[in-house]
Amino acid sequence: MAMLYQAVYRRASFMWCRLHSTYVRKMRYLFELKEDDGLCRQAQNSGTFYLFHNLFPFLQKVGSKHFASQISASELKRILKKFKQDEQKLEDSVLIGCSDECMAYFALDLGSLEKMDIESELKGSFTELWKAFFQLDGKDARLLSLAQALLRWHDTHRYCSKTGQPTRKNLAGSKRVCHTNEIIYYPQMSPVVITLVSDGSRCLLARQASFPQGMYSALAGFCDVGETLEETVRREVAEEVGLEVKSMWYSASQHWPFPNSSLMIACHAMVWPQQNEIRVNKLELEAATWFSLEEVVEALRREPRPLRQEDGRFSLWLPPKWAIAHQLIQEWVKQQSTMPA
Ligand SMILES: NC(=O)c1ccc[n+]([C@@H]2O[C@H](COP(=O)([O-])OP(=O)(O)OC[C@H]3O[C@@H](n4cnc5c(N)ncnc54)[C@H](O)[C@@H]3O)[C@@H](O)[C@H]2O)c1
Ligand SMILES: [Mg+2]
Repeated sequence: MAMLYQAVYRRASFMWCRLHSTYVRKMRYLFELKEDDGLCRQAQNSGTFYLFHNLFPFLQKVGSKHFASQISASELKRILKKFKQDEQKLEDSVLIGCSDECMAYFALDLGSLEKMDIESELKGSFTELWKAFFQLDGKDARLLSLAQALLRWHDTHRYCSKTGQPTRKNLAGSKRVCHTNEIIYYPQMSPVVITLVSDGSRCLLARQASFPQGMYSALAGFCDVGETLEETVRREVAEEVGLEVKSMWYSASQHWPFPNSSLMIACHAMVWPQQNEIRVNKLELEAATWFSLEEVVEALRREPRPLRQEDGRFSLWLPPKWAIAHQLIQEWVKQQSTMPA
């Protein structure tokens, strides 16, 4: 029966391949994997895995470049066997995407094994995501950020907050269920607005004390319960730098894994040029300053890392290319150069 089902499924998938765009086919396939544990189990046995150890992703290095390694299901089974683990451990993994050919990608945390044993077996290292983030390309960074967020959520939602009973994840990891009362829990992320404020000729960048030396970014803040995005933008700008927003518009969004899972919603905002005196909220920020177009253009040309000048101060540098703050800054630069003089 199972073989007949597989044959029918393969035939149906083949028809899908012929009839639909790659994107639609991938989204439909991922949807089915989330809904159907049997299908997801098959996908786990032929998919590839991104490994983690207590939420640190496994990376390999070629020259000075880091990349996220994909391990095949058969290689993973070999490793599990070598370290005396049950093959069933594959089912602890979470689905994080698929290739254009519908080969599923999973993430699995091997925190119960000895870290150094796996590192020497696979010739790489488990690295703190925050440190790895600046060295990875955009695609790897996106996948690892989603994977870490999902693994963290499962690790911290093992019990039902109403009954105290254990919850069980579906195979894909898109939800957990408390079987005592059938409450379903879905992975969560917090909405955050990130706003690049301009007074017409300059843009406002700020830094928290925890940022690396010299790095400035746009203003960011979590949405409060009950707020619209527009209200969060206005409140955060008022709270953090003491300015009143005149107008704002949405740009784009991005998933962000730090400190937990956030949906970064990026906006531009204008303040009145006559009322642009910054009053920094020192409980939130170390500094906030207006920067000219020239200063920002020069900083965009620099490598995203601390650079000490001769006078001992650090040069301005900006978040890396694939961070949404970088995109907002690039957009602002473009707007400035297309504005009438
Ligand atoms: N992707 C990017 O380009 C980029 C750039 C800058 C900041 N960020 C991210 O934006 C996020 C928010 O920025 P912020 O720290 O200035 O926010 P913030 O200004 O709202 O200040 C953080 C404080 O908000 C409170 N808070 C309210 N709801 C919270 C929640 N759901 N989770 C955690 N804290 C909550 C806490 O007291 C916390 O200390 C951070 O996670 C930061 O990493 C991303
Ligand atoms: Mg903030």
